[in-house]
Amino acid sequence: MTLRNDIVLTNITLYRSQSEDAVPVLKHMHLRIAEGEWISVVGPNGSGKSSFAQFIAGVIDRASGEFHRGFLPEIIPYVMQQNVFFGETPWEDIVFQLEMRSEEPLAIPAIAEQALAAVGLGTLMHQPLAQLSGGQKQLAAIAGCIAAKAPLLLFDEATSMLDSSSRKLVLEAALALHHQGTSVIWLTHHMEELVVGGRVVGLEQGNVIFDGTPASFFYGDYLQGGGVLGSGSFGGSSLHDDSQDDTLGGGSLHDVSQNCTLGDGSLDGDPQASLSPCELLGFSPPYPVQVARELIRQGVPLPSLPLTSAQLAEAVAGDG
Ligand SMILES: Nc1ncnc2c1ncn2[C@@H]1O[C@H](COP(=O)(O)OP(=O)(O)OP(=O)(O)O)[C@@H](O)[C@H]1O
Repeated sequence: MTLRNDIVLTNITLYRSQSEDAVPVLKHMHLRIAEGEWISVVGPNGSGKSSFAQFIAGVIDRASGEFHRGFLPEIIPYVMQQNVFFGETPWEDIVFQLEMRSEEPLAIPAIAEQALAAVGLGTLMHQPLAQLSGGQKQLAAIAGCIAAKAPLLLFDEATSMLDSSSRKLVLEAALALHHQGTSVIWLTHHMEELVVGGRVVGLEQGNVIFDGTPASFFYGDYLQGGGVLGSGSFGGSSLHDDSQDDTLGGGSLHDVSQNCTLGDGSLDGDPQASLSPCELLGFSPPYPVQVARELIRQGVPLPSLPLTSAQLAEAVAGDG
């Protein structure tokens, strides 16, 4: 199905340099992003995650292929590891941004106040940014995104320099926006963050080598009970989800995790026999996934594929 409002990348090859022998940083990328999705983009260092985000944001555009902007706004709020602020305080920064966007002057104070309160910075809004923690600065940047009322937010390893409690705050603020309908593209190295959204896109050397659910990303061939993961090649072609569009060319493998049933004797229980897409990209699955896989390997039937410790506890208790 082709929806006009979707963002669609068709055969995008992207270069960061103009030189004739430049190597593309994205290669023949096919991707469709529907409004309201949360897409986690993962891959090793240098795989092209930031280049992808910067292409979507319009920061780099030396590309061949077709780019249908769909619901992309003109200015896309972009939260990075270290953000540039234009004000001395969170309040000043947001007010400045709103003024730059020609927001109605009388409406600005209320918009800024609401946005800062939404991320829990209500009491710190007039504190100098220089005195805020890394997590609080990220929250200030997210408040700017809220104030922008943009339909899409880009997070480029926004939590990578934060401790776990600050990471949680930032993730929760982004999730709250997502639950109100905002689309999110979330670039990360943290495997546990992938469970937040419904879709993971895996990049390796500029190629999309995985596009599917977190469960299929972490469990791979363990899903054989319900489907076909592992029946084709991993590198080079794209694993993609049936729920995607009809233009994702080249993919031969389908994400079938939704249909999976475990404990029916049809699983390949040897973890060495087949690495999951997560491991093939060089990452370790989150601990609850590792435990579940070990249980399966030991022949313990699980009614579902847990991604979090709470889900693992449910699965082990038999009600997952
Ligand atoms: N400003 C730049 N100029 C030229 N090449 C660049 C630039 N930034 C990145 N690259 C190259 O583009 C390729 C993709 O890099 P990119 O930063 O998009 O990957 P990444 O997956 O985000 O990496 P990381 O996880 O380390 O941030 C790499 O080969 C990198 O060397």
